[in-house]
Amino acid sequence: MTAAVVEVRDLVKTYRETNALDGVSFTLQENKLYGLLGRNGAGKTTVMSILTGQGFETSGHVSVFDRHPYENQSVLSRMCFIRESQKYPDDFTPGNAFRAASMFLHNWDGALCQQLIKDFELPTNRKIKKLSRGQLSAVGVIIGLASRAELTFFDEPYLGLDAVARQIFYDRLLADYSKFPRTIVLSSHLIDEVANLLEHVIVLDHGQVLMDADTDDVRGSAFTVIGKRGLVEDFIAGREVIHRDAFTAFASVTVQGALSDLERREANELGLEIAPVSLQQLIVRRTTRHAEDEFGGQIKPELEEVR
Ligand SMILES: Nc1ncnc2c1ncn2[C@@H]1O[C@H](COP(=O)(O)OP(=O)(O)OP(=O)(O)O)[C@@H](O)[C@H]1O
Repeated sequence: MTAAVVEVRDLVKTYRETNALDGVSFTLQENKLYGLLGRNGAGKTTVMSILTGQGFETSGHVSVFDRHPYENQSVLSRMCFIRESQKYPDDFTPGNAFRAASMFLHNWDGALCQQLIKDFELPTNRKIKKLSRGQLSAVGVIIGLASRAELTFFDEPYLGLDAVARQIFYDRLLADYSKFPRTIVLSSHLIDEVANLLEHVIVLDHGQVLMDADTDDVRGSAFTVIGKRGLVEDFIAGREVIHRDAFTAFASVTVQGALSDLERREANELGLEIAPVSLQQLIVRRTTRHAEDEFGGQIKPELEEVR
Protein backbone atom coordinates (compact mmCIF):
# COMPACT_ATOMS: atom_id res chain seq x y z
CA MET A 1 0.00 0.00 0.00
CA THR A 2 1.31 3.46 -0.84
CA ALA A 3 1.48 6.20 1.75
CA ALA A 4 0.40 9.80 1.33
CA VAL A 5 3.36 12.16 1.15
CA VAL A 6 1.31 15.33 0.73
CA GLU A 7 -2.19 16.14 1.97
CA VAL A 8 -3.90 19.34 0.87
CA ARG A 9 -7.44 20.12 2.06
CA ASP A 10 -9.56 23.17 1.25
CA LEU A 11 -6.46 25.23 0.56
CA VAL A 12 -7.12 28.92 0.04
CA LYS A 13 -4.53 31.55 -0.85
CA THR A 14 -5.65 35.11 -1.28
CA TYR A 15 -3.42 37.93 -2.44
CA ARG A 16 -5.00 41.32 -1.90
CA GLU A 17 -7.53 41.19 -4.76
CA THR A 18 -6.74 37.72 -6.18
CA ASN A 19 -8.02 34.32 -5.09
CA ALA A 20 -4.97 32.37 -6.27
CA LEU A 21 -6.23 29.14 -4.64
CA ASP A 22 -9.90 28.71 -3.94
CA GLY A 23 -10.50 25.49 -1.98
CA VAL A 24 -7.90 23.11 -3.41
CA SER A 25 -7.79 19.51 -2.14
CA PHE A 26 -5.61 16.63 -3.29
CA THR A 27 -3.26 13.95 -2.03
CA LEU A 28 0.15 12.96 -3.41
CA GLN A 29 1.20 9.35 -2.86
CA GLU A 30 4.78 8.20 -2.42
CA ASN A 31 6.69 6.96 -5.48
CA LYS A 32 4.47 8.43 -8.14
CA LEU A 33 5.13 10.84 -10.98
CA TYR A 34 2.55 13.63 -11.10
CA GLY A 35 1.75 16.33 -13.61
CA LEU A 36 0.50 19.60 -12.14
CA LEU A 37 -1.09 21.27 -15.12
CA GLY A 38 -3.21 24.29 -15.93
CA ARG A 39 -3.30 27.60 -17.72
CA ASN A 40 -1.30 30.68 -16.80
CA GLY A 41 -2.33 31.94 -13.39
CA ALA A 42 -4.17 28.72 -12.50
CA GLY A 43 -2.33 28.51 -9.17
CA LYS A 44 0.35 25.87 -9.82
CA THR A 45 3.34 27.85 -8.53
CA THR A 46 1.33 29.05 -5.54
CA VAL A 47 0.55 25.45 -4.51
CA MET A 48 4.17 24.38 -4.94
CA SER A 49 5.43 27.41 -3.00
CA ILE A 50 3.19 26.58 -0.03
CA LEU A 51 4.11 22.88 -0.13
CA THR A 52 7.82 23.75 -0.13
CA GLY A 53 7.52 26.23 2.72
CA GLN A 54 8.16 29.31 0.58
CA GLY A 55 4.69 30.70 1.12
CA PHE A 56 1.89 30.48 3.62
CA GLU A 57 -1.74 29.56 3.06
CA THR A 58 -4.59 31.94 3.89
CA SER A 59 -6.66 28.98 5.17
CA GLY A 60 -6.96 25.23 4.79
CA HIS A 61 -4.83 22.26 5.72
CA VAL A 62 -1.41 21.38 4.30
CA SER A 63 0.82 18.56 5.41
CA VAL A 64 4.02 17.21 3.87
CA PHE A 65 5.46 14.08 5.46
CA ASP A 66 2.74 14.57 8.12
CA ARG A 67 3.93 18.05 9.10
CA HIS A 68 3.43 21.64 8.00
CA PRO A 69 6.43 22.47 5.78
CA TYR A 70 6.83 26.15 6.73
CA GLU A 71 10.24 26.69 8.39
CA ASN A 72 10.32 22.98 9.17
CA GLN A 73 13.86 21.81 8.43
CA SER A 74 13.07 18.13 8.93
CA VAL A 75 10.50 18.36 6.11
CA LEU A 76 12.39 20.76 3.83
CA SER A 77 15.54 18.63 3.82
CA ARG A 78 13.54 15.79 2.26
CA MET A 79 12.40 17.79 -0.74
CA CYS A 80 13.68 19.81 -3.64
CA PHE A 81 11.90 22.64 -5.51
CA ILE A 82 13.22 23.58 -8.95
CA ARG A 83 11.73 26.75 -10.37
CA GLU A 84 12.54 28.93 -13.31
CA SER A 85 13.05 32.04 -11.20
CA GLN A 86 15.64 30.38 -8.92
CA LYS A 87 18.15 32.99 -7.72
CA TYR A 88 21.82 32.15 -7.09
CA PRO A 89 24.47 34.33 -5.42
CA ASP A 90 26.06 36.70 -7.97
CA ASP A 91 29.48 35.08 -8.12
CA PHE A 92 28.20 31.46 -8.10
CA THR A 93 29.22 29.01 -10.82
CA PRO A 94 27.22 25.82 -11.54
CA GLY A 95 29.97 23.95 -9.66
CA ASN A 96 29.31 26.10 -6.56
CA ALA A 97 25.55 25.53 -6.90
CA PHE A 98 26.02 21.75 -7.10
CA ARG A 99 28.33 21.73 -4.08
CA ALA A 100 25.83 23.79 -2.07
CA ALA A 101 22.98 21.47 -3.12
CA SER A 102 25.02 18.38 -2.18
CA MET A 103 25.47 19.76 1.36
CA PHE A 104 21.77 20.45 1.85
CA LEU A 105 20.18 17.44 0.11
CA HIS A 106 21.09 14.22 1.85
CA ASN A 107 20.19 11.83 -1.01
CA TRP A 108 22.48 13.76 -3.41
CA ASP A 109 24.15 11.57 -6.04
CA GLY A 110 27.45 13.12 -7.16
CA ALA A 111 28.03 10.56 -9.94
CA LEU A 112 24.62 11.30 -11.45
CA CYS A 113 25.39 15.02 -11.24
CA GLN A 114 28.66 14.52 -13.16
CA GLN A 115 26.91 12.40 -15.80
CA LEU A 116 24.21 15.05 -16.27
CA ILE A 117 26.81 17.82 -16.58
CA LYS A 118 28.24 15.87 -19.52
CA ASP A 119 24.80 15.12 -20.99
CA PHE A 120 23.83 18.81 -20.95
CA GLU A 121 27.35 19.96 -21.94
CA LEU A 122 27.21 22.46 -19.09
CA PRO A 123 30.23 24.72 -18.45
CA THR A 124 30.64 24.31 -14.70
CA ASN A 125 33.21 27.08 -14.11
CA ARG A 126 31.36 29.92 -15.82
CA LYS A 127 29.46 32.38 -13.61
CA ILE A 128 25.78 31.44 -13.49
CA LYS A 129 24.78 34.99 -14.46
CA LYS A 130 26.74 34.54 -17.73
CA LEU A 131 24.98 31.28 -18.67
CA SER A 132 22.46 31.09 -21.49
CA ARG A 133 18.83 30.62 -20.53
CA GLY A 134 18.94 26.95 -21.49
CA GLN A 135 22.17 26.37 -19.53
CA LEU A 136 20.56 28.04 -16.51
CA SER A 137 17.60 25.67 -16.81
CA ALA A 138 20.05 22.76 -17.05
CA VAL A 139 21.55 23.78 -13.67
CA GLY A 140 18.08 23.45 -12.09
CA VAL A 141 17.28 20.21 -13.86
CA ILE A 142 20.59 18.67 -12.75
CA ILE A 143 20.01 19.71 -9.12
CA GLY A 144 16.45 18.35 -9.24
CA LEU A 145 17.50 14.99 -10.64
CA ALA A 146 20.73 14.50 -8.67
CA SER A 147 18.94 15.49 -5.44
CA ARG A 148 17.04 12.19 -5.53
CA ALA A 149 14.85 13.96 -2.97
CA GLU A 150 11.90 11.96 -1.66
CA LEU A 151 9.67 14.73 -3.00
CA THR A 152 10.81 16.81 -5.99
CA PHE A 153 8.91 19.67 -7.60
CA PHE A 154 9.88 20.80 -11.09
CA ASP A 155 8.04 24.05 -11.93
CA GLU A 156 8.41 24.39 -15.72
CA PRO A 157 12.05 23.39 -15.56
CA TYR A 158 12.58 23.33 -19.30
CA LEU A 159 12.37 27.05 -20.19
CA GLY A 160 15.12 27.79 -22.67
CA LEU A 161 16.07 24.13 -23.09
CA ASP A 162 16.09 23.12 -26.74
CA ALA A 163 14.24 20.03 -27.96
CA VAL A 164 17.31 17.79 -27.62
CA ALA A 165 18.03 18.96 -24.07
CA ARG A 166 14.36 18.55 -23.09
CA GLN A 167 14.42 14.99 -24.39
CA ILE A 168 17.59 14.33 -22.38
CA PHE A 169 15.77 15.63 -19.30
CA TYR A 170 12.71 13.42 -19.89
CA ASP A 171 14.86 10.33 -20.61
CA ARG A 172 17.09 10.80 -17.56
CA LEU A 173 14.10 11.60 -15.35
CA LEU A 174 12.30 8.42 -16.36
CA ALA A 175 15.42 6.23 -16.15
CA ASP A 176 16.41 7.52 -12.70
CA TYR A 177 12.83 7.44 -11.40
CA SER A 178 12.53 3.78 -12.48
CA LYS A 179 15.70 2.88 -10.55
CA PHE A 180 14.99 5.14 -7.57
CA PRO A 181 11.23 5.61 -7.22
CA ARG A 182 10.20 8.78 -5.42
CA THR A 183 7.44 11.38 -5.61
CA ILE A 184 7.95 13.83 -8.44
CA VAL A 185 5.66 16.69 -9.43
CA LEU A 186 6.22 18.18 -12.85
CA SER A 187 4.46 21.40 -13.77
CA SER A 188 4.46 21.93 -17.51
CA HIS A 189 2.64 23.60 -20.37
CA LEU A 190 4.06 21.13 -22.86
CA ILE A 191 1.44 18.53 -22.01
CA ASP A 192 1.85 16.25 -25.02
CA GLU A 193 5.61 16.25 -24.51
CA VAL A 194 5.40 15.08 -20.90
CA ALA A 195 2.19 13.02 -21.16
CA ASN A 196 4.01 9.70 -21.43
CA LEU A 197 5.98 10.39 -18.25
CA LEU A 198 3.02 11.19 -16.05
CA GLU A 199 1.22 8.57 -14.00
CA HIS A 200 -1.33 10.95 -12.54
CA VAL A 201 -2.49 14.44 -13.46
CA ILE A 202 -3.87 17.23 -11.34
CA VAL A 203 -5.27 20.09 -13.40
CA LEU A 204 -5.87 23.44 -11.75
CA ASP A 205 -8.12 26.08 -13.22
CA HIS A 206 -8.76 29.48 -11.66
CA GLY A 207 -7.46 28.22 -8.32
CA GLN A 208 -9.63 25.09 -8.27
CA VAL A 209 -8.96 21.43 -9.03
CA LEU A 210 -10.53 20.65 -12.39
CA MET A 211 -9.15 17.12 -12.76
CA ASP A 212 -7.38 14.70 -10.43
CA ALA A 213 -6.98 11.31 -12.10
CA ASP A 214 -4.59 8.64 -13.29
CA THR A 215 -3.32 9.50 -16.77
CA ASP A 216 -4.57 6.25 -18.31
CA ASP A 217 -8.06 6.85 -16.94
CA VAL A 218 -8.04 10.37 -18.37
CA ARG A 219 -6.95 9.13 -21.79
CA GLY A 220 -9.67 6.46 -21.82
CA SER A 221 -12.35 8.87 -20.63
CA ALA A 222 -13.25 10.40 -23.98
CA PHE A 223 -13.09 9.85 -27.73
CA THR A 224 -13.75 11.82 -30.89
CA VAL A 225 -16.23 10.82 -33.58
CA ILE A 226 -15.60 12.19 -37.06
CA GLY A 227 -17.80 11.81 -40.11
CA LYS A 228 -20.98 12.96 -41.85
CA ARG A 229 -22.66 15.47 -39.58
CA GLY A 230 -26.07 13.78 -39.28
CA LEU A 231 -24.54 10.37 -38.63
CA VAL A 232 -22.15 11.76 -36.02
CA GLU A 233 -24.96 13.58 -34.21
CA ASP A 234 -27.15 10.43 -34.19
CA PHE A 235 -24.25 8.30 -32.97
CA ILE A 236 -23.38 10.55 -30.04
CA ALA A 237 -26.98 11.30 -29.01
CA GLY A 238 -27.34 11.16 -25.24
CA ARG A 239 -23.61 11.45 -24.59
CA GLU A 240 -21.94 14.34 -22.83
CA VAL A 241 -20.25 16.52 -25.45
CA ILE A 242 -16.88 17.98 -24.48
CA HIS A 243 -16.13 19.70 -27.77
CA ARG A 244 -17.77 20.11 -31.14
CA ASP A 245 -16.30 21.19 -34.49
CA ALA A 246 -19.12 21.27 -36.99
CA PHE A 247 -18.76 22.09 -40.65
CA THR A 248 -21.51 22.13 -43.31
CA ALA A 249 -21.46 18.44 -44.08
CA PHE A 250 -18.99 17.03 -41.55
CA ALA A 251 -18.58 17.10 -37.80
CA SER A 252 -15.90 16.15 -35.30
CA VAL A 253 -17.33 15.75 -31.82
CA THR A 254 -15.46 14.77 -28.67
CA VAL A 255 -17.61 13.04 -26.10
CA GLN A 256 -17.19 11.76 -22.59
CA GLY A 257 -17.03 8.00 -21.93
CA ALA A 258 -15.78 4.81 -23.56
CA LEU A 259 -17.06 2.74 -26.48
CA SER A 260 -18.13 -0.89 -26.34
CA ASP A 261 -16.95 -3.30 -29.05
CA LEU A 262 -20.47 -3.30 -30.45
CA GLU A 263 -20.52 0.50 -30.70
CA ARG A 264 -17.12 0.44 -32.39
CA ARG A 265 -18.39 -2.00 -35.00
CA GLU A 266 -21.49 0.14 -35.50
CA ALA A 267 -19.35 3.25 -36.02
CA ASN A 268 -17.25 1.34 -38.52
CA GLU A 269 -20.31 0.21 -40.47
CA LEU A 270 -21.58 3.80 -40.57
CA GLY A 271 -18.23 4.99 -41.95
CA LEU A 272 -17.48 7.04 -38.83
CA GLU A 273 -13.92 7.48 -37.63
CA ILE A 274 -13.24 7.05 -33.92
CA ALA A 275 -10.12 8.88 -32.78
CA PRO A 276 -8.42 8.87 -29.39
CA VAL A 277 -8.08 12.19 -27.58
CA SER A 278 -4.64 13.27 -26.44
CA LEU A 279 -4.13 14.37 -22.87
CA GLN A 280 -3.45 17.90 -24.08
CA GLN A 281 -6.64 18.06 -26.18
CA LEU A 282 -8.69 16.75 -23.30
CA ILE A 283 -7.27 19.22 -20.81
CA VAL A 284 -7.64 22.14 -23.21
CA ARG A 285 -11.24 21.16 -23.90
CA ARG A 286 -12.15 20.65 -20.24
CA THR A 287 -10.46 23.91 -19.26
CA THR A 288 -12.24 25.82 -22.00
CA ARG A 289 -15.60 24.31 -21.06
CA HIS A 290 -15.03 25.12 -17.39
CA ALA A 291 -14.38 28.74 -18.37
CA GLU A 292 -17.55 28.77 -20.49
CA ASP A 293 -19.61 27.40 -17.59
CA GLU A 294 -18.10 29.92 -15.17
CA PHE A 295 -18.57 32.90 -17.45
CA GLY A 296 -22.05 31.97 -18.73
CA GLY A 297 -20.98 30.95 -22.23
CA GLN A 298 -19.25 34.26 -22.88
CA ILE A 299 -15.98 32.57 -23.85
CA LYS A 300 -15.67 31.01 -27.29
CA PRO A 301 -14.17 27.52 -27.32
CA GLU A 302 -10.69 28.22 -28.57
CA LEU A 303 -8.27 25.42 -29.16
CA GLU A 304 -5.30 27.27 -27.84
CA GLU A 305 -2.55 25.52 -25.95
CA VAL A 306 -2.93 25.37 -22.21
CA ARG A 307 -0.55 28.07 -21.16
N1 LIG B 1 2.79 37.62 -4.93
C1 LIG B 1 1.63 37.75 -5.56
N2 LIG B 1 0.86 38.84 -5.42
C2 LIG B 1 -0.34 38.97 -6.04
N3 LIG B 1 -0.87 38.01 -6.85
C3 LIG B 1 -0.14 36.91 -7.06
C4 LIG B 1 1.14 36.70 -6.43
N4 LIG B 1 1.61 35.49 -6.81
C5 LIG B 1 0.69 34.96 -7.65
N5 LIG B 1 -0.36 35.82 -7.79
C6 LIG B 1 -1.57 35.57 -8.60
O1 LIG B 1 -2.11 34.33 -8.20
C7 LIG B 1 -2.61 33.61 -9.32
C8 LIG B 1 -1.92 32.26 -9.41
O2 LIG B 1 -0.56 32.47 -9.77
P1 LIG B 1 0.47 31.25 -9.96
O3 LIG B 1 1.81 31.86 -10.18
O4 LIG B 1 0.32 30.30 -8.83
O5 LIG B 1 -0.09 30.58 -11.30
P2 LIG B 1 0.58 29.47 -12.23
O6 LIG B 1 -0.48 28.44 -12.46
O7 LIG B 1 1.86 29.01 -11.67
O8 LIG B 1 0.80 30.29 -13.58
P3 LIG B 1 1.94 30.18 -14.73
O9 LIG B 1 1.66 28.93 -15.48
O10 LIG B 1 1.71 31.42 -15.54
O11 LIG B 1 3.28 30.17 -14.04
C9 LIG B 1 -2.38 34.50 -10.53
O12 LIG B 1 -3.55 35.22 -10.79
C10 LIG B 1 -1.26 35.43 -10.07
O13 LIG B 1 -1.35 36.67 -10.74
